[in-house]
Amino acid sequence: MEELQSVLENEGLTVTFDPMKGRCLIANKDFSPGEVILREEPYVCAPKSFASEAVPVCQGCFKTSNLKKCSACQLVWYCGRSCQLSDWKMHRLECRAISRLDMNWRNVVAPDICLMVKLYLRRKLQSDKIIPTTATDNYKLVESLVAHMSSISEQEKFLYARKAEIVKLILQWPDINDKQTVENFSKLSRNTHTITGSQMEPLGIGLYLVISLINHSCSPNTVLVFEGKEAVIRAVQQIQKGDEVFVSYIDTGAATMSRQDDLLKQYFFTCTCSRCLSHDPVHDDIDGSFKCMNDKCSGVYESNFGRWFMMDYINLGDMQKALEYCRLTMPTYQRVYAGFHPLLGLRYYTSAKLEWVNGNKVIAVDHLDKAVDILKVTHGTETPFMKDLLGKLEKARGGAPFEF
Ligand SMILES: C[S@@+](CC[C@H](N)C(=O)[O-])C[C@H]1O[C@@H](n2cnc3c(N)ncnc32)[C@H](O)[C@@H]1O
Repeated sequence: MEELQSVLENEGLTVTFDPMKGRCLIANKDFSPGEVILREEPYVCAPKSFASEAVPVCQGCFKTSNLKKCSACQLVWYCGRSCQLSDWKMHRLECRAISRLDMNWRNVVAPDICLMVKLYLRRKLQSDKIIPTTATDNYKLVESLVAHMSSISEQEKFLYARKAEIVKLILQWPDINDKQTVENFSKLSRNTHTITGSQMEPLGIGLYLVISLINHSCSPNTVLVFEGKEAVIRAVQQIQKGDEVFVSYIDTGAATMSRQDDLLKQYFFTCTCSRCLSHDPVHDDIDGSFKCMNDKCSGVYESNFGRWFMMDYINLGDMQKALEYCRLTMPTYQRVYAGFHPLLGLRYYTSAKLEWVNGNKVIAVDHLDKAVDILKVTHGTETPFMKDLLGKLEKARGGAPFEF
């Protein structure tokens, strides 16, 4: 812990302890919106799913195009030799373990099981000194993660016990302690993050040992985005020296009761952030605010249950109808994702594209401008996605012909 403290202090951060929240990450200096607070590679990570219909992801860099399968296990993908080589020490063991499974079984290994297998493989590789350990990259930090064993239900323990059997079957290490694996599954559930692409599409899951120190707020002062599988925490509000660093574990657009419910069920705490305490009804309820404005209609414009009419119409190629739905949902996005929120920035970007293809060039440029203003803070300016976006804005402003 002392070693970790001294590494973090160099980054302008410190770890403290709060009786209610446990460990907390505190800023030791001021951070402005858009400034990177932390960058971290995962201790272990796994693509979203190995199922054959899932979009394949490079296990080295999380790219999704021009991939080739590992010819031995037929399950893991790489974009090229350099990613394959960088993952080789881990994949050599993983490949051998997975290849023992029948092909039908291999395709259904869930990401959290895959993560657990890798957790044990990495522990072994580090204890055998095949992979080096550092203050921020060692199994001792996994041991200190919260598991909430006394709070989880018998049903959840039973589920983890079944998963522990599968881990044992894959690794075939007789000395694996089932009780510890059950506890580790609970740790994964409280501490892993969904790895997303530049447009916030889920690509996989990862365990980030320093980022796991960050507590939750429904009105967070930072945002978590990913560059490949590297996690980046950026300030989205002015953070003063001494302030706690917060990130959101859940969709901040959800209603207070639904947010509190989700946090209690998965993370075992009642949130006391300013939004939860004020229970601000104006800010509340993304679902309710997507209801059709016609009192006699029970329809919604967009719902959390996969009915995104705007996306449906984009996929059907009906851009006029897609724009109609985009315009209907925009006020809700502006309200529930106010400030520097990636989802608002991305919605402005989609709106700009739809306005552009429908011939409304002035609104399109204005919305592209708004998208860039937000995404520059949440995503920085150096990723290929942001460079492309900035290039488009420059061309659109100059009236040059370009494709969205
Ligand atoms: C990812 S960990 C965060 C770091 C944690 N405090 C620790 O000591 O390792 C998530 C856990 O931290 C605690 N936590 C996070 N945010 C909190 C908050 N706003 N209020 C109370 N507890 C919180 C909960 O116990 C939660 O399950």
